[in-house]
Amino acid sequence: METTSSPVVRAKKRILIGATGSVASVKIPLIVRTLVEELGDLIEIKVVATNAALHFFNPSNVLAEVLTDKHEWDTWKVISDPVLHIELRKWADLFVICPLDANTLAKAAQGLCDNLITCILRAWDESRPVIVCPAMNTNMWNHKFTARHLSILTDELGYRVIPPISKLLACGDLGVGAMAEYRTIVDEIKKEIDCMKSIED
Ligand SMILES: CC(C)(CO)[C@@H](O)C(=O)NCCC(=O)N/C=C\S
Repeated sequence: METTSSPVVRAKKRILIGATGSVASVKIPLIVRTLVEELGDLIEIKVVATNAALHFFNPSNVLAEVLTDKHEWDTWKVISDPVLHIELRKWADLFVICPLDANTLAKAAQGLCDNLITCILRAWDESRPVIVCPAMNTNMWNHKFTARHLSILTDELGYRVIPPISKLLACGDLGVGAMAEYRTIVDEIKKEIDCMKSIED
C-alpha cells in the first residue's frame, strides 16, 4: 500500500517579547505589528511587560497578548495553580527584551527575580536564545556597571546584545543610549527564526 508521508507541519516559533522601563518601550506596538506583518504565519507572539514599561505603551495597542505582574498574581491563588513565569519559560522558543532598561540589566546579571520578566530569565532554559536591546540615558550607559553587567549576560549566560545607538534622547541628552532601530531588532529576530528552522530541517 502506498503511504504518502505528509509534510511535517512545523509548529510556529514562539517569541516572547519583554518590555521594561525605558521610554523606548513606546516602540513595542510598532515592533509587534511589524513582526505580525512580516512573520505572522511562522510565529506566535506574547509580550511580557514590567509595571514601569506600562507607562510607555497601552497594551490595547499591541497586536499580541500582553502579560504583566498582575497576571502572575491574578492567576496564582493556591498551590495547584499554574505559575505564569514557569509556563512562559516553557512556552517560549526565543526571548527578546526590547528595551532592556538599566534596572532589569542589573537584576538579570545578579539573578534577582522580583517580577514576571526577571523570574522568566531566572528560570530560563540556556539552550534557548535570549536577545536583549539595552536602552537607557547616556549617563547610565556610560556607568561602569553597564559593561560589567552586560559581560555577565553575554559571557556567562550566552545572551545576544543588540547595542544601543546614538540619538537625541527623549530627555534631551545627545549620545549613546537609544534602543536600536525597530528594523534592526526585527531583522535579528528573523535571522534567529531562520536559524531555528534550518536546525530543524
Ligand atoms: C524613545 C526613543 C526610541 C525615541 O527615538 C529613543 O529616545 C530611545 O530609545 N530612548 C531610550 C533611552 C532612554 O531610555 N532614555 C531615558 C532617559 S533620556
